[in-house]
Amino acid sequence: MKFFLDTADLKEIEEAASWGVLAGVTTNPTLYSRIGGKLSDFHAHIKRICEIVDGPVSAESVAMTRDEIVRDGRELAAIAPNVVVKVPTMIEGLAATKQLASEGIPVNMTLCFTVPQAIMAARAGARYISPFVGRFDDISEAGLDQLGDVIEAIGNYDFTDSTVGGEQIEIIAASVRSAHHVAQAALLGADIATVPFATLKKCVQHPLTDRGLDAFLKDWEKVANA
Ligand SMILES: O=P(O)(O)OC[C@H]1O[C@](O)(CO)[C@@H](O)[C@@H]1O
Repeated sequence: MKFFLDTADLKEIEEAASWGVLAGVTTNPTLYSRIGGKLSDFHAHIKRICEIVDGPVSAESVAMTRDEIVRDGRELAAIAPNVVVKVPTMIEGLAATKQLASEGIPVNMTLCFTVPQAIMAARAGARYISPFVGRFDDISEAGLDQLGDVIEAIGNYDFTDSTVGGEQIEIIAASVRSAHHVAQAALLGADIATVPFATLKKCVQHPLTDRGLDAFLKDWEKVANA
């Protein structure tokens, strides 16, 4: 499983990229607004992220009709070769995805919650599909079970004929809120987990690692003073 960072914060992206584990970034309108982003700077900001990250960078269209989404998608894709256009899973989004995919523009279908939505996204030509985990948990449904169902269903078919350039569709576990979500996403076989910075940090931490490190350092002091 690959790690994407789920943020629009350049400092977080630079820091995570320096760890050597970052394979891509996903942004969304909420994440951009959280860093105080302005509409007029949006394209420049995505360009900056694309320069930092050696991998796909998802930038979301907020348009609601197929024509507008396609227009947005073309503009976003022109920012950098590693831009992936994020499109909501809805009828207009499917139609736009079909068009963008036919032009060789990779699409990440977002706000995907169910198996039928995921299969339709794949049929329309999505290169990435983002089933949400945490938002199911928020409404007391098992987000990880839903993720598992999507992975299993997509795995039942060969969608390479419908994605950009005949590439393999990748499932991005999205709306990930904890290291437990990350672990389970990997066990379920998600291709990618897109993870907020704080959660990514938690993924490398464990109290037994800290305790073991303390003990090693104390014992090494004894060696140094012997
Ligand atoms: O439910 P949350 O934590 O807001 O996460 C929303 C998810 O939607 C996405 O836009 C899907 O890619 C991600 O940025 C994020 O993982």
